[in-house]
Amino acid sequence: MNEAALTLEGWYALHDFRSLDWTTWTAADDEERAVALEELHAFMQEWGPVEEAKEGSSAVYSIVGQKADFVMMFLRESLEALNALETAFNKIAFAQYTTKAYSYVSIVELSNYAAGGSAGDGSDPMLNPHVAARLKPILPQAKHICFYPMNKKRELADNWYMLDMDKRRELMHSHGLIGRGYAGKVKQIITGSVGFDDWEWGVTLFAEDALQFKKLVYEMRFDEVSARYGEFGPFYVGNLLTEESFEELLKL
Ligand code: VOV
Repeated sequence: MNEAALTLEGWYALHDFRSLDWTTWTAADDEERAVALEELHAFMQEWGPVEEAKEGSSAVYSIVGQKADFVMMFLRESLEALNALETAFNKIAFAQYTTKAYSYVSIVELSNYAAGGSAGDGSDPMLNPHVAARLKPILPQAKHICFYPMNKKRELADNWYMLDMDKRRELMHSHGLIGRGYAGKVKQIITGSVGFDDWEWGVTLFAEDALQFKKLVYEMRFDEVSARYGEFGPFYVGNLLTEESFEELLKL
């Protein structure tokens, strides 16, 4: 049997995409809208203490284009915690003015391709602060987000899962070099979703300059891992929402 890469997992992730139902929102009266906004405010106010307790991180972005109107990205310690969050959102009055657009369930993942293939020295990797910070990342609240799911191909001629470990490590090394060229411009969070959702990974990118998403993703298309083995789902791109800018967006 071919050798699987060893993976380390951190926080569970939910990307919860919603659309606004402008018909019901505009038809509601001022009082109903005020209640909805108040409950949205209370819902979002709970995110800060969770982050301070290092039990997760949250962010909300508007989505440009018609695939969705906004995404709430949640990182939490368990699937139960994510489930509780989506249910809590569904119960607030504001949710009645939204529809579900898309969602993605995954878990923050690091593989050992970059670690020279060693399984480590037996010590708890979470004791390494660099590893811990990558597995339990605080979402950077950058101006822009880009999310898409992806697979590695399993076709007869091009099957990622049939490549031996050395070849995969070599290819991932090249991938990492391109990525490193974007240090300080794009932050990536790779989440694994085999067994959780319809694709194998979720790719979440954050940047102050949205153009850097295009530059990075385009450059990677020429790299063998992406050119030969990458298969990509729908792309979602958007802009950071704060509580204030979210209210502004909803103002009539
Ligand atoms: C922003 C830059 C950036 C950087 C620095 C970077 C580096 C690295 C390293 C060093 C490693 C391996 C170790 C680990 O950390 O797991 C990875 C891993 C991974 N990547 Fe990556 N990646 C980036 C960015 C980046 C992008 C933009 C994409 C999407 C690809 C594209 O064509 O659209 C991607 C995908 C992945 C995936 C799916 C994995 C897991 C593959 C697996 O088989 O396990 N990634 N990635």
